[in-house]
Amino acid sequence: MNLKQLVGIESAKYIKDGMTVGLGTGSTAYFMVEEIGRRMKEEGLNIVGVTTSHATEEQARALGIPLKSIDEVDHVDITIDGADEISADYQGTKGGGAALLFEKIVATYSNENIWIVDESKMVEKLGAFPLPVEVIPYGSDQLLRLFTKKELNPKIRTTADGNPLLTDSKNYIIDLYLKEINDPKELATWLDHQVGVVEHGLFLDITTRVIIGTSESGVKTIEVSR
Ligand SMILES: O=C[C@H](O)[C@H](O)[C@H](O)COP(=O)(O)O
Repeated sequence: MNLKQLVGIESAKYIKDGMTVGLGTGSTAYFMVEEIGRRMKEEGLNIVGVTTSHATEEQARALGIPLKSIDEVDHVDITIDGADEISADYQGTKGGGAALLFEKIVATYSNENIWIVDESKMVEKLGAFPLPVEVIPYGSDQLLRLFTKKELNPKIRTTADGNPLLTDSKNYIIDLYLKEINDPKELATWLDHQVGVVEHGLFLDITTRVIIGTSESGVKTIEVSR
């Protein structure tokens, strides 16, 4: 079993009957969603899912997981999602798969946020992985210029045919190639205030539990007090 599968299956153990569960996006969250499907079928687990992307919605529907939109639920009991990087103080970056906007909305309304990663995602400081910023297409060249002026090394994310990639909300992604983020809170606040920025991939003070797959000792679970 690979490490992503290992943590995906482990994380599903926190899901109890009757819960509303935020279903993350990506190659790690994929295994958690599959495990929920298996538990529903084999153990009669009964939950409602709130998806964080069209891709996860498609997977969940195929497995027969009952779904509600984020606006139809009062709150989400637990959200399980992957991450691109997690720092030593358990701040994270997400959006490598361009799903950051819905992921952050669902995470915001969740009582618990579990992140599932293989050990390669654990870093001292954030920033080696490009930081995604979701922007509306109108005025996006101006934002690119602004980010360049601020020495944030921006690059618009494109598809294989060279066109800008469109998110589920039909926005663009600008990736910032920063190498190291010294003050994630300062950068997050600055990005939050730029016109045309819809959301960014800095997920700060959000996770409550991190489940790490390690090749040496299997699963390692860390409770994060907030
Ligand atoms: O936009 C994508 C999400 O934030 C993913 O959860 C993140 O990129 C991690 O994905 P993966 O588990 O495939 O590395």
